[in-house]
Amino acid sequence: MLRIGRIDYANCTPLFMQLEKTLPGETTTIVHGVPATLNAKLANGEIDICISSSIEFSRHADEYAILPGHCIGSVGPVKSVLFFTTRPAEELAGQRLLVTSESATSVVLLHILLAKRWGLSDCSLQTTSLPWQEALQQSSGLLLIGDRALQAASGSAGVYCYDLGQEWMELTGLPFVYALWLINRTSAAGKEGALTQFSRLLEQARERIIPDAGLLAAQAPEAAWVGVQPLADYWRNAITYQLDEAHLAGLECFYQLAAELGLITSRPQLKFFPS
Ligand SMILES: C=C(O[C@@H]1C=C(C(=O)O)C=C[C@H]1O)C(=O)O
Repeated sequence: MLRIGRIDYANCTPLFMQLEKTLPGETTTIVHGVPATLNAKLANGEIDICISSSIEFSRHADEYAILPGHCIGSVGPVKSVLFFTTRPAEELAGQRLLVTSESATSVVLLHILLAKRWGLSDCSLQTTSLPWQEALQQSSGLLLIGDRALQAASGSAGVYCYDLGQEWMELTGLPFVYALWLINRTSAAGKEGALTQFSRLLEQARERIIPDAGLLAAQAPEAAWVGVQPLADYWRNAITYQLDEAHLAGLECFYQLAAELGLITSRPQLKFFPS
């Protein structure tokens, strides 16, 4: 049985709407969750492959392999990784800021942007699960990702909202990679055939996202609260699904800056399935 982790965010929906139809039900099982819980399940071998926070590869580089060609990324604005603040970011010196407990990568990205883009090295970050309105009464900054970010964006008049994909692009000129398909090489040992088949089906699903975005959005559960057209636009114009050379350069730069700031022990060497 190949155990596959699925992040329950709108950015993964167009892939899984298709995979649910094509994956062989008798030999695959899908495990749902938010990034932080799925990251932990991949690390302890409860699942074999997962669309996981990109920073996780650097924390388990000896145990994981990356499925080549796929990611959740953005070239500029991503729309669903948002830093809400009650004052301009440059004025947050010394503040205790709140971050969603669902994320791993975007918290590291926020650390980098605080230091390198806004010149702030003395902020502290603390996780929260509070609704965003309450969180912003307790702190002058809150990081949200995924569906909670999309939902807060539509009701957040009166606060500053920084799109971290856009801020990263302005800092580095590169795309950003939030998530990678990571394989736990120990738990997936002996499942290479199933992984190769999964990789083919994932590629087919990815290739249909842009041409079929409107059709997929009309059937997606998230259309009820995002709207069909905005959901199709999000998949077509904000999220990027292909790990190409420019995205790999963005990923390497992310690991480099994270290592320089001591947020990870060292910049990992990328290792890809099936080697
Ligand atoms: C683009 C997004 O990136 C997500 C951010 C993640 C993280 O911060 O660890 C993990 C998976 C991605 O799906 C999003 O939240 O919509």
